[in-house]
Amino acid sequence: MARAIRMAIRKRARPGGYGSKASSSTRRSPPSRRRSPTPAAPAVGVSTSSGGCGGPAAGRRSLRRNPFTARASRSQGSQVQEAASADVSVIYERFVKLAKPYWTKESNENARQAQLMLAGVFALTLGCTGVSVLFNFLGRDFYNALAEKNVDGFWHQMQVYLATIPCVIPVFVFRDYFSSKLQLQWRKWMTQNLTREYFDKRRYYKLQGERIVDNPDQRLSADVNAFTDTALGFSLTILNCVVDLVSFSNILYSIYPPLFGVLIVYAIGGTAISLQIGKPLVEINFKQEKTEADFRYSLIRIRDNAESIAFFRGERKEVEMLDNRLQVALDNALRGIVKSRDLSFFQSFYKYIITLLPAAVIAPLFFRGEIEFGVINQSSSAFSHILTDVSLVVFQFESLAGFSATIDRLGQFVEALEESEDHHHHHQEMMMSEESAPAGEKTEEVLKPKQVIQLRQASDDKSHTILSVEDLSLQTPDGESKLTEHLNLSVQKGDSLLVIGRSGVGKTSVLRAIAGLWNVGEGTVTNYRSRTTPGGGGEANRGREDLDVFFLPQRPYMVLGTLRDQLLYPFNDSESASARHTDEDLSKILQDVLLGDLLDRCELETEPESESCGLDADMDWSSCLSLGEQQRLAFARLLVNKPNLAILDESTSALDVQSEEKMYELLKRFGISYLSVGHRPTLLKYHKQVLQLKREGEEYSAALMESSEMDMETYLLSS
Ligand SMILES: Nc1ncnc2c1ncn2[C@@H]1O[C@H](COP(=O)(O)OP(=O)(O)OP(=O)(O)O)[C@@H](O)[C@H]1O
Repeated sequence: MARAIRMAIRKRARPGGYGSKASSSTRRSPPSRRRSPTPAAPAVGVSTSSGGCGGPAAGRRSLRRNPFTARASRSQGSQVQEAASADVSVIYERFVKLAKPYWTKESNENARQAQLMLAGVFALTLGCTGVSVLFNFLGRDFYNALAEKNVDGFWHQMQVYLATIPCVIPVFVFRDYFSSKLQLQWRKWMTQNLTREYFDKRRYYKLQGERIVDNPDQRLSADVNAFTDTALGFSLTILNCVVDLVSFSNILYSIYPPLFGVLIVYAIGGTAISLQIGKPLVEINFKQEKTEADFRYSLIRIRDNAESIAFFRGERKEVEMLDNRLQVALDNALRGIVKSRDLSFFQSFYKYIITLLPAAVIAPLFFRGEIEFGVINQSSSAFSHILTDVSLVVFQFESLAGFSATIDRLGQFVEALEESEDHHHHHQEMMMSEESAPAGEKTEEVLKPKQVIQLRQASDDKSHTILSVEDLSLQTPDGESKLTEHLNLSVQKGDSLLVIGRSGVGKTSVLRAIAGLWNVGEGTVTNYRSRTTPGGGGEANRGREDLDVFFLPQRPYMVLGTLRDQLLYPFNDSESASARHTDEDLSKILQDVLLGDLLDRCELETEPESESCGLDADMDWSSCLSLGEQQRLAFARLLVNKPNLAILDESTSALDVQSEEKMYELLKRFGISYLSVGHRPTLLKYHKQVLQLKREGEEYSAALMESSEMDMETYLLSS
């Protein structure tokens, strides 16, 4: 064999690693956007019932709500810093960055429609304020008639009031209906866009590996939902506040100007004090999110590892660990409740202490006969509206603190995606596109060629090479450890290469570098694309380019879905995939991998009562198949995809010797070249060549030999 696999041994200084960023986590309380659709009833004297934007009623809701019990976050929590960013300019920048794309045509083709809907919601919000003003005047006339003992006037006002209600209710209801609908559309758009970004260029793997942000799943689900809901809610609240303020300031100012001035000074002072008292809530919200995430994640891990825990009889330890995590979450929640209590004290004093002021100031004017009785109620109501408008921060402090944390979390996520894009320029992005590059081998410069492994794709060369690895010096992603030095290898059509070496020597890591998952180091990996795409050609094969090489990882991955989905993955959603593979083909492959009996399995569906069987059976395959069966199913998937080269990472470790032999026979029958990683001596006979990776201290080496020359016994004893 002329193909040489060489590995020079050379010592190198350890390079600096990529720093990993920790991020913050939080939870928020939604704003009190939705107000009661019922117009405020006329109230005597010191009424506080008709709040402005959010209203004292909304303030009450904020006070009542316990932000520390409502939402737990899904998935792993971990790299979470203990404090939130409270820098207003950073929060504002992040807010604009997150909110703007949906409303601009450049990024959203339906932006016009969204803008129109928003305009409609704004108009309805203005309508709601109009209704409040109308009821303010109705209330005045009603009480005037009552005070004057004007029976006819009283009944007339009653009729007007009753007649008005059905006319105004639709305004409130449709405002809420359309704003909810708009929020849903915004959420859908934003989630889908972020999800695509997240999956694009394998960013999900990078973010997970480098732990740049915690809980991306939670950010994509709960945080986007909270962001769109709160952003829309607050913008309506602010609009409402401004209009409300203008309308009611006029009323109050015309009745008694000094009262208006006192109110403004009072609100400014109140805002400053509540900021001071409530400030720690921002950080507590962050921490709460993380601790809830940790607790929830431990529960998910127990579900995923139920069998192992049961075998270990690890229940006590698990309960203890859950108790600990719960305790951390509850301790923090308690801190939040204490802070909320302090804030509530202040908010309540703030709200109630001033409610008597308009009556106290206006009543003497009434006693002197300068104003009518109804004006007392009118001024109290106007006063209450304005108080709520100018006290937005006081009454909504908890919501605002939560919202700023949401903005931080999503902003960090988007920034992490962008950062991952930059890293990507150092590797995968630098893979050249076959369309744009000249014929034959194509390449592209990387930004820092000395630190990054180049991935290239090239057209099939005459020597039928499928994969070549040149001068590969690989490091772990953190740059802390070296794994290979100047490794060279190539795989050609019909080859079968077994990579062996002690546990932890870096076998799987070499496969990661070949797949482009790890790119820290030097060297070049070239994948030679065959001219005839495997499994047929034409439109149906678009998007299959990457599958010239197919990886079977150490742990089989069972997707959620039917048996057919397992086999067609990763093209299970594509119609063309189903068109290429008939049910007969798939059943035949299942029988080949000794899984024909799976076709007899049925899943009982409760609604409607029916059964789905065979390829349509939808089960939790990872828990209802043995590990060996899952490995065979992974082989079936490989045969369905029929790549040029299969890279198998201990993919038969759970199989009996006969089944293992059958799997390798099938690879040969399907004409698939393969590179395996494994420890089992039985693997030797299925491979023509063996590559042994070694590390002794800082010395790295690799030895290539024909499998017939390999002394497995000596190897096993030495390792
Ligand atoms: N994400 C990571 N970051 C840093 N180091 C890692 C990471 N993943 C693995 N390593 C380290 O890289 C080294 C090589 O790991 P690798 O999985 O390639 O070993 P292996 O030879 O395949 O081992 P085994 O035969 O036990 O599967 C190990 O020392 C491991 O601890």
